[in-house]
Amino acid sequence: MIKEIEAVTGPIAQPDEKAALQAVQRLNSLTKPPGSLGQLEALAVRLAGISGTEQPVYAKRTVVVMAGDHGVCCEGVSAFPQEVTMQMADNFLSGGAAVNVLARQAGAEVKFVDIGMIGDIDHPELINRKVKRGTDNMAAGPAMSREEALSAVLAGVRVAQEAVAGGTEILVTGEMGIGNTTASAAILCALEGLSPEMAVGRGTGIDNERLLHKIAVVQRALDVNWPDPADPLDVLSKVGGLEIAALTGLILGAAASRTPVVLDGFISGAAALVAKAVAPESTAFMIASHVSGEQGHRLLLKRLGLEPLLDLGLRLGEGTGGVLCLHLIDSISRVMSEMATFESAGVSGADKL
Ligand SMILES: Cc1cc2ncn([C@H]3O[C@H](COP(=O)(O)O)[C@@H](O)[C@H]3O)c2cc1C
Ligand SMILES: O=C(O)c1cccnc1
Repeated sequence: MIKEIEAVTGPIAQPDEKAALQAVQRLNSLTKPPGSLGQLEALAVRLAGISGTEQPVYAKRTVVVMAGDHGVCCEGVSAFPQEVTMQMADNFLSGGAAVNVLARQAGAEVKFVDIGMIGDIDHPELINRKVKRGTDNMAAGPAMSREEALSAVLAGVRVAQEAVAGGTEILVTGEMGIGNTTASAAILCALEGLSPEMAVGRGTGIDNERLLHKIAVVQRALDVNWPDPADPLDVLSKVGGLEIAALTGLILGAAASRTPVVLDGFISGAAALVAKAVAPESTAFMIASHVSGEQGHRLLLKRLGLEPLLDLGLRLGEGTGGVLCLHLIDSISRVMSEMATFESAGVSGADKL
């Protein structure tokens, strides 16, 4: 493994079992039948283990939107033209994208990072970490070089470290990049040995004819590049994307600093799959916010070993599902700190048989 990545993954520790156990005990002491808050209880236990405290509260939350362009767009794999990535960048920076609205409601800050857009945007809040002006067409050759993929991963790690140093207590993954469901599907095929038919979905809403074409394009990308499933950086560079690589770094950086990282949809999931291939222990720090409407996402989450909290048929990306999930995290935090216990409320416990 590359030494710069090893330096990041080396410190990734196991969750704190003692804090997790304390959370279980607290949940069982609250005035409700044991386990009756379902997946929210499992969430509370996982968060306690990640943060190393029985009742973590996440005051400062940040959604990071990594933006990059995709050379494979020239194959006609999206319902929208490539220039939408740049146009949406303006929209994110002026607060008008869906994730801006949902983040305001959830009290989260949006950080927008140019990791690989074709053009340049001049805005004081844009974080410029451009590695390359869009990937090359993966159906004709590698999307980028190994060095570029590594640079994008390390840029993502740095964004996570800077956010944590700035007080962020929980991170949400977001992305913007027309064509990135194609790259994500190719990563899923390359790492998990799935057929493109199983991994490719409709992205922004392509019709049946274009879907068949997109499947063929992913197959061609795999045939042309032969990405090595045992080498995650090879997969990222040949059939990945700059924003996907940066999200892989963000996730690894979060795990290394014991910061929970809330995964959004299919593209974030592909980045997480690469993070898992690099450092399997990093999955302990990931929260799967939702299962998206994109074909292949449910399967992807199974491969990550994560249970999604929401199933709303979202298929937008940007970090929208991740930010929505912050409300659930707040809910279980309040349950942990505000609910009465059987003892404090004088409520009888379960009958002993
Ligand atoms: C206006 C608009 C806003 C978006 N926000 C996120 N995406 C989402 O759609 C893109 C992936 O779909 P595909 O692979 O089919 O291009 C990504 O940019 C993703 O973030 C958007 C797409 C559009 C058109
Ligand atoms: O699952 C997602 O995140 C997704 C699906 C379709 C388009 N953009 C994003």
